[in-house]
Amino acid sequence: MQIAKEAVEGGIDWIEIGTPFIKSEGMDAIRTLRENFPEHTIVADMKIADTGSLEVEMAAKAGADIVMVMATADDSTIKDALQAAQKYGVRLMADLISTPKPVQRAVELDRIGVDIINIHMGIDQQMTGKTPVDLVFEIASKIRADIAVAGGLDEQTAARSVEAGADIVIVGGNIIHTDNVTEATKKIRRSVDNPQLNQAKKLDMDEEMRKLFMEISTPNISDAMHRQGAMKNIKPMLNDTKMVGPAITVQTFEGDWAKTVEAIDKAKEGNVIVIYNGSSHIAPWGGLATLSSLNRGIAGVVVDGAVRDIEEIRKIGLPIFATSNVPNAGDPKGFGEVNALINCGGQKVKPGDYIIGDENGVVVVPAERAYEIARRAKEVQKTEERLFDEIRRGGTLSEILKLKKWEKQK
Ligand SMILES: O=C(CO)[C@H](O)[C@H](O)COP(=O)(O)O
Repeated sequence: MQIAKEAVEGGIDWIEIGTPFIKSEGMDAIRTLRENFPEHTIVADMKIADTGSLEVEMAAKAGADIVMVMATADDSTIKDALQAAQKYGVRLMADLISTPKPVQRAVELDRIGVDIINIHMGIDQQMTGKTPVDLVFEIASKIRADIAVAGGLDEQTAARSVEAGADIVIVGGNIIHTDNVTEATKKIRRSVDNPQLNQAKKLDMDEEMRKLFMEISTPNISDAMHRQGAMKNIKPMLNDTKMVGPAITVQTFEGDWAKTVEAIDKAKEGNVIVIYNGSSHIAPWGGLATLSSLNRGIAGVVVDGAVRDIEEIRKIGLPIFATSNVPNAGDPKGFGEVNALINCGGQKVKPGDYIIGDENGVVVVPAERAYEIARRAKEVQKTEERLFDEIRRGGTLSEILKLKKWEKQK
């Protein structure tokens, strides 16, 4: 309710009640919003898959103006839902989420008479880099129904959607998961009203992932990975430190620093050198290797083992993480391997896995899931920003989370 109020202040036209909210609170979610916002158009994202008529009737009677049906529902469900919508004076919106042939299905639904077609990439799909915007242009030229677009829209993608032909822009996370909902809404509003002013360069997936990893914390990432990925007993050697990059790995042994130093020359700019050494008494890494790494453009170093020359490491300022610090170094003997699969801080690390370190410690994100985890961790961060804001306003954490209500029931 509070978020809706702030979004209205920011200039939204319609209020969409999301599916998880409806599943949590039932039709009361719609009733309450209707009571509190009598003048606003209310969209009930029912994601109807069956019993079209019954579910449209429920939502319409609770106060919805627009009811969402799944585009993948059988035509019989769509037609029945449409009849109920006409009977109760509401509009039917069909959601193209996960539709195998979205353009063809949009045309069919338009012919059946659906009022609004929602070109939508779901939240889980967005995490893998899918966006609805490219489809808007293709579908807009083929149908008469109004076109809505949804799926991770921000100022830029909202503007691009309008320019491509969208009539309705649905924005969730980039409004509701912010610490200033009114301000976030105003920005989206401005961009929807003046789409030509929002032509920022679109980042490619690698650039976007790196930017996200720089913005989020290792706790955000650990949450997004369901508590997997954190290295054990690995601590930062610097305060206020941040490291992001793909791994180059080193397997080495107690008292031998040859391979760790060879890895500096093999690493590419932006790599994080991840070393398994296994000794907390003899350091395979120190100040000279740190300066050499800085000169090569290496993003940071993680050692499952000890490091030395802490004052020099601090002066050089390259992010270094290790289990301990000791004065002893070993010798260059030459055992071990560069770019083997290693175990570091209890985590498997292969070359190319993403390594993120900050004052909390280090997490490893498998290369094949790195983009998705960066996106999911950003969502965790946004949700936390909102929670921080609510605590600042005086709520307690357990009240805000409704902890008792959501504890596991026996
Ligand atoms: O229907 C939804 C999820 O299934 C969301 O309401 C929709 O995707 C908009 O939210 P976001 O902008 O966060 O994607």
